[in-house]
Amino acid sequence: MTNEKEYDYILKLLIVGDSGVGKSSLLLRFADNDFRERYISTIGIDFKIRTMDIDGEKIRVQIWDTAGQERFQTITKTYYRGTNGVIIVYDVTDGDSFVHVQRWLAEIEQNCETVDKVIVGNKNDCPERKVVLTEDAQRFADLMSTPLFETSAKHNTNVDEMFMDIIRNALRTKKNFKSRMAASPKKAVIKLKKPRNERKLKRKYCRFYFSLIITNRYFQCEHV
Ligand SMILES: Nc1nc2c(ncn2[C@@H]2O[C@H](COP(=O)(O)OP(=O)(O)OP(=O)(O)O)[C@@H](O)[C@H]2O)c(=O)[nH]1
Repeated sequence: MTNEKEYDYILKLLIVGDSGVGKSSLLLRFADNDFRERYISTIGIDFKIRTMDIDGEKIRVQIWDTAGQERFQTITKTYYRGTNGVIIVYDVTDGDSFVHVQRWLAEIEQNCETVDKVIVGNKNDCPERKVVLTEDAQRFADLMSTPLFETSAKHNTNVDEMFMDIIRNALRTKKNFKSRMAASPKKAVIKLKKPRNERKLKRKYCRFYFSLIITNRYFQCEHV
């Protein structure tokens, strides 16, 4: 038995995105620094835990890897509860998976109140197959006020940077919430939710803008 505290904060992250975009591969790279060429589709949900030191504090991070396949959607939806951060992954070589980011964002909005997010364009290691342009993805991410990272789980590019960014942001949000709660519990609860109209308007505007850039480019390049 030890008196040493196991951790100062615990964070829960969720990885979502279409099937095959590389969610499990990103987690495997971050947690075990490994990569597998063979594709074994996730059944339901899987998770890994990493404990790390951030600015002298011990942070335990649970990272939940969801199955991208449609048939598991009802199960994976239940895992949004208590989530501090969501990683939304698309494949830069697959236009449809980028188009679907909008759908994942809507699902997050339906299931989470305050949550940090990051949009991730994975498989950024074969320029000749890349169809989702960085400029378009960046424009969309800016519009959604969400950071964007282009990664390669295969080549281990930007993977640690992406995970550390969402972990630091989620940690900051958790600490802010905790201190607001300590100062004024009622106020902190009220501040949780943005006014519905503002959320709706932003969503509407983003959908319109997104469909303009996407339908013009990605649906065409996917289906012509
Ligand atoms: N070139 C390349 N291939 C990758 C990369 N990441 C994953 N892959 C490959 O893409 C395939 C699917 O990867 P997974 O990590 O299983 O995808 P997933 O999103 O977890 O899939 P589901 O479990 O079905 O939701 C595998 O064959 C991987 O080897 C990457 O960064 N670059």
